[in-house]
Amino acid sequence: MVNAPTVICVGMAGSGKTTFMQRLNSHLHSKKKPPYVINLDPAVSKVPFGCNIDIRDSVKYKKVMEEYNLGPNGAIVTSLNLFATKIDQVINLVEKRADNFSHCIIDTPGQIECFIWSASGAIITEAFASTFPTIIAYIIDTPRSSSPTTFISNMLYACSILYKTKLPMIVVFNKTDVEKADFAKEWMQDFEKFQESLRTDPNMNGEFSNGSGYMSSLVNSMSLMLEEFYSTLDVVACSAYTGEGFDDFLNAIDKKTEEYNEVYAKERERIIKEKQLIEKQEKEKNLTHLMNDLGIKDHTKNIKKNGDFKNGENLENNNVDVLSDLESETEETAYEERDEDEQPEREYTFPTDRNGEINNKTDADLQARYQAAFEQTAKTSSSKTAEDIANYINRTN
Ligand SMILES: Nc1nc2c(ncn2[C@@H]2O[C@H](COP(=O)(O)OP(=O)(O)OP(=O)(O)O)[C@@H](O)[C@H]2O)c(=O)[nH]1
Repeated sequence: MVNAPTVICVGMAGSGKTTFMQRLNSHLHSKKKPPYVINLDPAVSKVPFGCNIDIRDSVKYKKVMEEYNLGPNGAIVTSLNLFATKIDQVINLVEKRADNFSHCIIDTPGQIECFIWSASGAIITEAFASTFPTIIAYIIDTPRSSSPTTFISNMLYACSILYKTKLPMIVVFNKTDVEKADFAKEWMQDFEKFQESLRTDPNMNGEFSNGSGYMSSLVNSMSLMLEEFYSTLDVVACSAYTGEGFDDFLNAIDKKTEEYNEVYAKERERIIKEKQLIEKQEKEKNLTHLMNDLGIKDHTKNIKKNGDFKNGENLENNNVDVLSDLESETEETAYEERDEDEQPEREYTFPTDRNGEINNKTDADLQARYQAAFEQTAKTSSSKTAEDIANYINRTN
């Protein structure tokens, strides 16, 4: 594991990720700790900072749109997919340069879901997390989160990202030059204060104060659930415009890097080992099924060190389980024979309209009615064939 932390900046569109990256880059340069910079937004027209790796050099977003006939978001996901196929090379490149930088910082597409919820986003994040201590910086537009309902939605999104990535997270309240983030910090520390703000929130239309309404109870229970989540977070207030709060952000990175090495790395190792064990057990199970199908009871005895089978041993064993046996066993339990007596009585759509039914009693009447109708038709018909048919029927009767 390389020691330089990787910071992946994510956030809602317009939260200020790119501006934040730009400021972080220049802040680190001013501290003589130049970062390694990666841009993963294929759709951006201009990147206001120098990049070491830029997705736009490998994938042409407009061409992807044209060639695959995609809309803007589909093209972002496809560009990321194409980039993810080369992630090994990217990691090798970054790893080679690891002695020359203190931090690796990554900008992601504005459409957060294109990165966080896509397979390629997960692959890229995983690839970095298995090589570097990786931290998620979730950027929030502070002035736009000053309403309790918007704030809670933003927090819920951050929470889902934390559970999806299972990586340490720093919540960054950006744009503090416009509005201070004290209200948000207070809400995260004091549930009573948050409830108080909900009560007076004009967006709630007094719903909360009279204790009714679906929104108020939803927001209430969500905020209770999020209390646990807040305890795992580091919160930083900063302004990408003025540079305020960036030292705090670097301190938070140091803290989270330690946390990553102590807690997350071990947890990740445990998860990976568990996954490998499950895969191994699955393989073993499939192998046992295969052996059973081949008629080899104890395959472990028949596997040589190089993995081959001893010639035909156990193959004559008559008492063998085959897949078909297994299937018939499961079939027995899966299907229960239907008891005809238990069938519900057939119901008629129109129980009173039973005239169309034929029963023995009316058979003769019906036959007579058919005959009369046919004769009438045959007589009125001018066709010779119809008359012939009528004669034939009369003869046979
Ligand atoms: N006042 C103020 N405005 C900011 C700050 N950071 C970013 N902005 C503005 O917010 C807007 C969006 O900033 P971007 O950096 O493009 O945001 P982004 O999240 O990268 O946007 P997308 O990638 O398009 O989703 C721009 O108009 C920025 O000038 C800040 O700290 N203070």
